[in-house]
Amino acid sequence: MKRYDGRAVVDGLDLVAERGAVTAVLGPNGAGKTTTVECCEGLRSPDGGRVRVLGLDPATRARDLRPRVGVMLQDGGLPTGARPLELLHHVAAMYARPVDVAALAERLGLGSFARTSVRRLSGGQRQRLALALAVVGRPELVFLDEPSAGMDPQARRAVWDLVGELRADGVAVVLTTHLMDEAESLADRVVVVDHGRVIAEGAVRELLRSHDDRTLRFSAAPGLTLTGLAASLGGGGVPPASGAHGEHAAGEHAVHEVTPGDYVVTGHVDPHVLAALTTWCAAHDVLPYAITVGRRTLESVFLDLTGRDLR
Ligand SMILES: Nc1ncnc2c1ncn2[C@@H]1O[C@H](COP(=O)(O)OP(=O)(O)OP(=O)(O)O)[C@@H](O)[C@H]1O
Repeated sequence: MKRYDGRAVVDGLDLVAERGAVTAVLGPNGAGKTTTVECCEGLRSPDGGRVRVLGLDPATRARDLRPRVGVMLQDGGLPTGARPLELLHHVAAMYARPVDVAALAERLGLGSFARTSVRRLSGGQRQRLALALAVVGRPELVFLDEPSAGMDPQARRAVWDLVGELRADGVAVVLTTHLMDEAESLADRVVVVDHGRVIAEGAVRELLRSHDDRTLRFSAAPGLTLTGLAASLGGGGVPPASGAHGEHAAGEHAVHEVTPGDYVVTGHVDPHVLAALTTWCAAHDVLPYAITVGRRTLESVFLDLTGRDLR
C-alpha cells in the first residue's frame, strides 16, 4: 500500500517475479506501476504491506541489494557531464564481477556516441546507456522501465536480444512498458495493474485465451443491415438488440461496422460461428469478399481490461 496526500495509489497489489523469467508490468498512465517498482527498488517506502526483493526488505537492506539488483530508470538519473564509456567503466569497477564492458558497449552500440556528454545524447542513446549501466554489474534481478522507449528499430532489437540473454542466464527481469508488442515478445508473465491493484495476470498466451483469442472480420458492401446476424451466430433463438454506433449485439456476440464495409464480430469464434455467418450472408444475399479469423492481440485484451477512457 502506498498513499499520496491520503489517497491510496497502490493498494493490495501482489506481484511475484521469478528468476530466469521476464515479468512485464502493464497498466494505464497513473495505474501505480512506477510507485510499485520504486518500492521494490527501495526508492520509496510503502505505507503498508510487505516487500521482499531476493528475500530482503529493500527499505532496510538497500546496501546489500545494490550489488545484486540492476535498475534502469526512465529519466536515467545519469550525471549529465559524464561521457558514456567512461561512466560505464567507472560503474563496472564498483562491482565484483562486472561483464566485459567493451562487449556490452559494442552490443548496445555505445561506441558511436562514446565521446558525447550525457547531456547531449539523444533520448534513445541515453536509454541505451542506462540499460548498459543497469546490467554491467551482472545483477540477479533487473528492473527495466520502458527499456526500448524512443529507440530506433535496430537498437530495440539489440535490447530485446539482451533481455532474452539475461533471462537465459537466470536473471529475474521486471519490465514496465506501454508497448504491447514488447510485452508480447519478451514476457513470460504479464501483470496488468489498474487503480493500484492487479486486475489480470498470467502468461500472454493464457491471457489471450481467457479473453477469446480469436477475432472474426469480414468485408462486404458498406452499410449492411445487420439485424439478426449477432443472434444467428450464437445458435439462434435470441432476439436481436441494437447498440450504439451501428453495433448489433445478442447473447455473447456483437457485430459492428468499424469502417465502411469492414465488419468485426466480437465474442467466441469457432467453426459453427463461421458457418452461421456464411449462412446468414446467403440468406440475405450478401457476398463477403474477405473473411478472416485472426488472433486477438495483447493490446486489444489490454483495452478490454482497462477500458478506452484516457487517464
Ligand atoms: N510523489 C508523488 N506525490 C503525489 N502523487 C504521486 C507521487 N508520485 C506518484 N503520484 C501519483 O500516484 C499515481 C500512480 O503513479 P505512478 O507513477 O506509480 O503511475 P504509473 O503506473 O507508473 O504511470 P505511467 O504509466 O504514467 O508511468 C498517479 O496518480 C500519480 O499522480
